[in-house]
Amino acid sequence: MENKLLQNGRIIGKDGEVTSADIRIRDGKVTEIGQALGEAGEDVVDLSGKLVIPGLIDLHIHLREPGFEAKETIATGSRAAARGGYTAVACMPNTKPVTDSTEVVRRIIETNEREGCGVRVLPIAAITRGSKGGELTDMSALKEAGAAAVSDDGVGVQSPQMMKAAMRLASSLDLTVTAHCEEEDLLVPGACVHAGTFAEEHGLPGIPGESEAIHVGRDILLAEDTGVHYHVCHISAEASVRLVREAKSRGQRVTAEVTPHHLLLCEEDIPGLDTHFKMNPPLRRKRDREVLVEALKDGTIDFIATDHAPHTAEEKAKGMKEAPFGIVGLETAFPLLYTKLVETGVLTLSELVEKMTRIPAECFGLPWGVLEEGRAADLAIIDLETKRKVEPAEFASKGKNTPFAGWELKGWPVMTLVEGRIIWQETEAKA
Ligand SMILES: NC(=O)N[C@@H](CC(=O)O)C(=O)O
Ligand SMILES: [Zn+2]
Ligand SMILES: [Zn+2]
Repeated sequence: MENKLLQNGRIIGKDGEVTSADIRIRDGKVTEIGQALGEAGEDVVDLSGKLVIPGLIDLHIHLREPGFEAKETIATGSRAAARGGYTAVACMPNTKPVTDSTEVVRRIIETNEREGCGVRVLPIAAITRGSKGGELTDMSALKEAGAAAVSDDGVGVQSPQMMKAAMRLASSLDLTVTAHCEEEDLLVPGACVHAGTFAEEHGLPGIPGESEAIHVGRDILLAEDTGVHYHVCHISAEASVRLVREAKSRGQRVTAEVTPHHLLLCEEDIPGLDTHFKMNPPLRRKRDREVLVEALKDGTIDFIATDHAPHTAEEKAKGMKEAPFGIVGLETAFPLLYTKLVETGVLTLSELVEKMTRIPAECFGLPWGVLEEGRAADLAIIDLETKRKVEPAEFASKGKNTPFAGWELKGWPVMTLVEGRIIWQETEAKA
């Protein structure tokens, strides 16, 4: 097991102030945090003033394995996660086959143990068989095999009857239902962007905000007397936020996540017919974006998840209507949010870090996400000074599909540790 002494780091204190500190790691755990700690036979790592935070936690990503290895594999996706400062990720079940059996859950865990770079990978299992909405999965067996939650992400569960049954079952097993909210009856064929100004200008069929909000509202009602922990995936519409806020004010066990792209972009930012701006849910109105930022700040939206959704360049070249939905996110999330929300004074550094570490961990009952004595030494080391451009060609992910190429950002991760072991480290010479 790992023994290390991390020297000259900077940590965020309980009051949010950044102070210098050394961190001692014994047997993969943080055992001491303090000033000028003496070395006692450990490997000494000089952090030369870099920020040390708990490893980031992303509870909504797509690793594509099994079945879509041209888009991403557990090896490349976990490497992308480590490069982004993530130490734990939860992967959605829209693989081939769908993660609706214990075999696939086990296979993901075993593949990660064998081929992953050391990031913790938590499989999310399907709610319904094949995510087809017709028949519930064996959630009890799936949980036993290691599923961290259930979701039919990629599609919404269309039948309220099915969703209610899923919630009852998930509740009895203490499994979180993490829902892709989309009412298909409100969709038109070929809908590819928000039903708003961009769609109108370009004569494209649009996806209305209500197709999301109607599921959020429906599910909140359905969840009410089941006691289930109901979680809203990639929340994007003002009305959805309003519904979550109302449910929380009544004390219902509802949580929500938001992506970096929905916090930073809206339909007005789509430069033209560029499929790197096509994702589900779509970039919505400026007003929606502003509401999401506010709701994240005030806690209505609990945490940030990237919805990392890699696709091949060939698939993304098919044009707005035909190309698949989705953009990558793991390798840009922290620098994007640090530069655009913390440096601009919208969130404090401490708020941003909590919404990417402690809060997601607590929402899903995971033991990570806090830097304190006694916890696993899952850490991200961040350089808050160096400015660098987003270079998709340098991504560890197979997916280069980002709308943020060329953005000049600060807050880049330089080292990631899981249980005290360095699983990734920036090696390039610094400019
Ligand atoms: N978000 C996306 O645009 N795409 C996701 C599916 C999903 O998260 O619903 C994908 O699997 O590609
Ligand atoms: Zn989804
Ligand atoms: Zn997703």
